[in-house]
Amino acid sequence: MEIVARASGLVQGYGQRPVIDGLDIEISTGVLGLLGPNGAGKTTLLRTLASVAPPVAGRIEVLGQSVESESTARRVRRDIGYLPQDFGYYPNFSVYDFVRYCAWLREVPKKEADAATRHAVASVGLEKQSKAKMKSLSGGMLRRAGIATAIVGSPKLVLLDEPTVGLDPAQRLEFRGLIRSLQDTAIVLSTHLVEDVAAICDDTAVMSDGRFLFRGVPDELVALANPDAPGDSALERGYMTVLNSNGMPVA
Ligand SMILES: Nc1ncnc2c1ncn2[C@@H]1O[C@H](COP(=O)(O)OP(=O)(O)OP(=O)(O)O)[C@@H](O)[C@H]1O
Repeated sequence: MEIVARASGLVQGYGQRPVIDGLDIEISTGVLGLLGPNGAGKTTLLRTLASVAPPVAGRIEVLGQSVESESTARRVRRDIGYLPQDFGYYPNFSVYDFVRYCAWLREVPKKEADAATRHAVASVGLEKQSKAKMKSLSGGMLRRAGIATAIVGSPKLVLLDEPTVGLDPAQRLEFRGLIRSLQDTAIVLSTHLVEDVAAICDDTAVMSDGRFLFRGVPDELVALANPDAPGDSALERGYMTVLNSNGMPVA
């Protein structure tokens, strides 16, 4: 597994209040599931790694290049795909045009952009809707179009903020298949669904109050499960055990 991105001493916040205060993270190829309660700082971390918001302090590297400042971030932005939780779109754009536009924003080279767009649209199973207007899509299709914008041009780092929200069970299964098919990519996926982590993640981080309480493979989280902890599966009990660890990192 290749390390695609790393951050050290990361500080991020809004106004005077730090939300993340001195976080270290290494992200390798494979799928990292970022779990944590509301307000844990998952979105803040993903936005910062995506270079949407420069960190207050600390160092971020993607593919060995530092991305703290706007000028340096531009060099690697092509290699970062980001799907925000509530992504904005132009309602009158077709699916194809919207994904193509996102390829352009990420500076996918012009001669590759059409093929990359077709590939991304096909990967999320929206070929038939390629000419449909974004405003005509169902919630699940819209989310798939969003995922296409994050993977167009095959970025090495893909950051997905709650990508399975609004998907029905069949669409969630399709989504998992899609994620598994992305080879040689480092994917960070924030979710509230422990079953998503069980199904597709190679690595897990549990975040609370802007820091990691746990980082390891899902089986290690299972091994930590207190049998009396709430949860319908061993992984859920492991997650709840870690969350109830009084804020003390347990792994
Ligand atoms: N734009 C903002 N201005 C001020 N505070 C913010 C802003 N965005 C987030 N916060 C605060 O930062 C903290 C972390 O929020 P963040 O959205 O990163 O958490 P999260 O783990 O993604 O939560 P959720 O699971 O609800 O999406 C919260 O206390 C939140 O209220």
